Amino acid sequence: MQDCEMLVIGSGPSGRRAAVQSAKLGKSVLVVDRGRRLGGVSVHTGTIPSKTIRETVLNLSGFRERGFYGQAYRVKQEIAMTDLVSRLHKTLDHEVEVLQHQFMRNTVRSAHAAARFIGPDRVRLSLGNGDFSEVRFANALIAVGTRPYRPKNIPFDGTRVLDSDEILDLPRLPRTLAVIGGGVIGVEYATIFSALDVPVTLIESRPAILDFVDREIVDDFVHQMRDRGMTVRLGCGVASVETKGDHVEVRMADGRIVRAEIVLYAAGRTGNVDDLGLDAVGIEPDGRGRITVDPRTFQTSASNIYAAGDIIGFPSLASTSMEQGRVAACHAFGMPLPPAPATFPYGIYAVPEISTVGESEEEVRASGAPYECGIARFRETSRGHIMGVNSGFLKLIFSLETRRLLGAHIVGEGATELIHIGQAVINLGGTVDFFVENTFNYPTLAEAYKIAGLDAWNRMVTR
Ligand SMILES: Cc1cc2nc3c(=O)[nH]c(=O)nc-3n(C[C@H](O)[C@H](O)[C@H](O)COP(=O)(O)OP(=O)(O)OC[C@H]3O[C@@H](n4cnc5c(N)ncnc54)[C@H](O)[C@@H]3O)c2cc1C
Ligand SMILES: NC(=O)c1ccc[n+]([C@@H]2O[C@H](COP(=O)([O-])OP(=O)(O)OC[C@H]3O[C@@H](n4cnc5c(N)ncnc54)[C@H](O)[C@@H]3O)[C@@H](O)[C@H]2O)c1
Repeated sequence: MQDCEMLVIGSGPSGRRAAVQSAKLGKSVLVVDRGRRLGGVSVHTGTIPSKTIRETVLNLSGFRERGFYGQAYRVKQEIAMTDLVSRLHKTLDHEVEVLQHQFMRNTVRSAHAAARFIGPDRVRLSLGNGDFSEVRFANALIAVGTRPYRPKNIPFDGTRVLDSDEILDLPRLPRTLAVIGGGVIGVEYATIFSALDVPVTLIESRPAILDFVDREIVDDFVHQMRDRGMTVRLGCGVASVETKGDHVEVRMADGRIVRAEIVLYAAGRTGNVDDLGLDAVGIEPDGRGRITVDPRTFQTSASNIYAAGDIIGFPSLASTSMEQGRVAACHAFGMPLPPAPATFPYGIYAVPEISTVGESEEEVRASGAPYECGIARFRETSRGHIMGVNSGFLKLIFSLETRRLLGAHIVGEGATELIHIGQAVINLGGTVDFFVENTFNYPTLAEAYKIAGLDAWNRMVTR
């Protein structure tokens, strides 16, 4: 039997950060993961693969340059799935190597095994080679993540009807693609394939997509998708999905039919709790396999067992998962941290990117507090001209009472990087005056903050 002060189940972003943090505090750490390689969903099927494919698509298609050279412009004329996958494998190998090295130099032990609780301080490991062993732990972190939700009525077959794990194994680019689910995963893959000129239909049962994002941003995004030929079907659920010879037929609840060579079903995820033995430690997951924790400490109902990452539900991001793992480890070893800032950025790596931090205009309006907005369009910045960017904008929302920045929302090139300026100003309590008084590098897309700040300020001073 092995002993450890911190047992981490799952090597995704939350597990990895918790493991390294515990080791930095001088504790003995064991990470177990049942996956073939370390890294979790984030490295192998989620964040890194989708972002690598996106980057490759944008580079090889010349998509970013089409503003200058026209819609027919291509860097590589014939783009095949192998072009996307070869870069993907290199990136993943590098990610895994960096992670292994990080564990090695911090003396974090790892094991290829599936863990199952058998008591309040004990797990049973089913090792990759068919053997079993037991581990006694002082503290444990459940960082087991989620898998694609696969409802019974969808005929997943791994070739024509796929989930978001399987889409990475496509042997060739689809001739046509239907994506069911207008959440972040659906929107990212739909727009990535559309950037390759694959005809794409995006189907979302709710009347709008991405309902946590400022409406003005989403409206512009939907307009951009439709403008480049994507079909976006909102407000109608799927009645059935049926494979018919060389295509799949998606029958909508209103009787309309969408035909496509490949269907990607991306409508939610479910927690990996089935074989975890949670009953042995008195933890009860909800219907979607999520575990409830104390949001400050990440303790479950068993005080020495923590949970972090996607298994605890919203916001289910690699970025937030990492922080949760670190905070949990600090708490476990008596190093409590101040509460995390209320706002964190959300990056949606669609084509174009969306990123958002703080309150949306809808939220500010609902609060009843007076506010003013400032807008800057990227095509009105010199950097935008130079880059040939002809779409995208930044929207800032300020309180009229305190002048403070309440929200920053971006659709367009560089959104996921640019958002951090807004995040810093919001979390440091900055006001519109920061943007008005400070000089920004020129020409940059970041200059949009200056322009949007001035736009709001002009209206604020004349009130
Ligand atoms: C397609 C896609 C794109 C995404 N893009 C982004 C993005 O751009 N930015 C972002 O911030 N987030 C993104 N996410 C979300 C991000 O990937 C997750 O939030 C993150 O991976 C969650 O991390 P985690 O710590 O919960 O562990 P996960 O990454 O979910 O890993 C969990 C690990 O636990 C292991 N495990 C499960 N059960 C057991 C067991 N019983 N014993 C041992 N091991 C077990 C699994 O094998 C797995 O390796 C994306 C997700 C998807 C699916
Ligand atoms: N860039 C990022 O940060 C990023 C990228 C991808 C995924 N993620 C994370 O992964 C998680 C899961 O993403 P997701 O997109 O699978 O789930 P989701 O729950 O966010 O979205 C699923 C969408 O599918 C719709 N839907 C459900 N059933 C449907 C049906 N039968 N027909 C049509 N539409 C239907 C829902 O209304 C919803 O809009 C997210 O919570 C997100 O945090 C993050």
